[in-house]
Amino acid sequence: MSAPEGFKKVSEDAHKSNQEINSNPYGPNPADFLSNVSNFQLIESTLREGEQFANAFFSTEKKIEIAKALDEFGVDYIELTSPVASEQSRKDCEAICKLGLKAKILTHIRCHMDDARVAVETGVDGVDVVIGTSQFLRQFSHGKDMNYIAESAVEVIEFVKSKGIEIRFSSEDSFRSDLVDLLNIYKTVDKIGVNRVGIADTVGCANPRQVYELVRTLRSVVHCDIECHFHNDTGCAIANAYTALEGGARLIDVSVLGIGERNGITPLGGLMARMVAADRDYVLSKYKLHKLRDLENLVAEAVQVNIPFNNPITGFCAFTHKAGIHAKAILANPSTYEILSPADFGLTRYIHFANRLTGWNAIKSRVDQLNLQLSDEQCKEVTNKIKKLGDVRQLTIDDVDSIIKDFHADVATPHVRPTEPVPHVIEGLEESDVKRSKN
Ligand SMILES: CC(=O)SCCNC(=O)CCNC(=O)[C@H](O)C(C)(C)COP(=O)(O)OP(=O)(O)OC[C@H]1O[C@@H](n2cnc3c(N)ncnc32)[C@H](O)[C@@H]1OP(=O)(O)O
Ligand SMILES: O=C(O)CCC(=O)C(=O)O
Ligand SMILES: [Mg+2]
Repeated sequence: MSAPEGFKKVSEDAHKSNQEINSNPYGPNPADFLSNVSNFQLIESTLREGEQFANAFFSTEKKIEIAKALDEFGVDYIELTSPVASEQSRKDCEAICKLGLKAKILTHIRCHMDDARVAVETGVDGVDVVIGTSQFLRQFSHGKDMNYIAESAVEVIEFVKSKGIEIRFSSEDSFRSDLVDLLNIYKTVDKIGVNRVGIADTVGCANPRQVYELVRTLRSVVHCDIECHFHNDTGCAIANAYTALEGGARLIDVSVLGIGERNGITPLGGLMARMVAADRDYVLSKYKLHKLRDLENLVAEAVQVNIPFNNPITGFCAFTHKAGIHAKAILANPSTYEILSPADFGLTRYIHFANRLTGWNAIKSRVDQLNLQLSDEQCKEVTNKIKKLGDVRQLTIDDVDSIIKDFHADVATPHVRPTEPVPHVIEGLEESDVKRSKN
């Protein structure tokens, strides 16, 4: 998506690097002893959780295209819809397994042998098993007690392990589950040996502090890796994911644009933004961030949504600076008002100068870009003219450029005022500005 009218691209080489501020801007992390902030992995679930998004229907070809794009981005795992969901879901799973992608392919099943038998025949590298452990889900979803859950978990896990592929066991609705029940089931599955256990905030009720506490507690109970899955019902999905990593989780479930059940889960792009701010070198060494925008466009088009204006990184104004105070500082050093560098994502920074909040420093920079010569005092004068027109209506770049060019012409050659009165005069504006404002 290109920048809207009225925006000016600021050349990268006109500014100092802002890399230094991106390498741990807040100093040492107090939770570094547990943290996996610099050692995390992504379970990319656009083709599983994302298929549960209301608008999603992925043809086989589209799934393959998305899987390849995710692989090129560098995700560690790609999670696919359960092969028991439908005949085509199973075939699609098999087809994606045959692509020979670098990412490991997982499928996601209920904690049931019927599902497990089908899953292990698809060619996946691993199986993600889930079962609800909260009282709500035990009563109204599957109706099983914790003893039954433990027995079926052991059976399914041992079966999947016997096939030599990865196995993850997750509790659904973990944050509304009884802590003793949770720790007991995790201990049980960890003892028989799983690659990962998962915590899922299925209803999006958790806050970062609760996440940190649960992950930390679990970290002290199991030996295997911890994976986390956060729904975004209360807008905490990125913060919860980050806090989970700080608490010792290693893997985070994400989907492109966060698509999933209801309003979805931790978005890939938003998590990347958070992680680049925390450990830029690690993220850049693993993931091809400049592919993010194309990946989001691919999925947005597939599920027929627009990329939100305020999306981290790829929202159309994510790297656009408007107010004069910001623009001046950005022109001196982008790190003043940017924690992320657009260049890391193959994107461009803009200064929005065609508005009444602009300042003379931004306008001077535009004057320079137009290869015109004006003194600082003259730039201030022309900025006032721009602001006056900006008080009347929304401006375009052309408006501003015309004002600058007319002003420049006036100061370069003596100005001759017309003798006839103009029909409307806006105080402080030249006649030429008034004419333009009426067009
Ligand atoms: C929080 C999550 O996102 S979990 C993942 C959700 N993913 C999916 O649901 C995948 C798509 N789902 C489907 O295609 C279907 O729901 C199927 C094929 C899985 C099951 O379909 P159906 O047999 O028609 O059952 P239905 O969907 O109505 O109900 C779910 C069934 O699974 C059982 N169940 C639910 N969760 C679990 C679980 N984690 N482990 C074992 N059984 C479970 C329920 O008890 C219910 O069984 P029932 O036959 O006794 O009613
Ligand atoms: O398998 C998991 O860990 C998560 C399942 C899920 O989508 C959820 O609980 O919201
Ligand atoms: Mg979910």
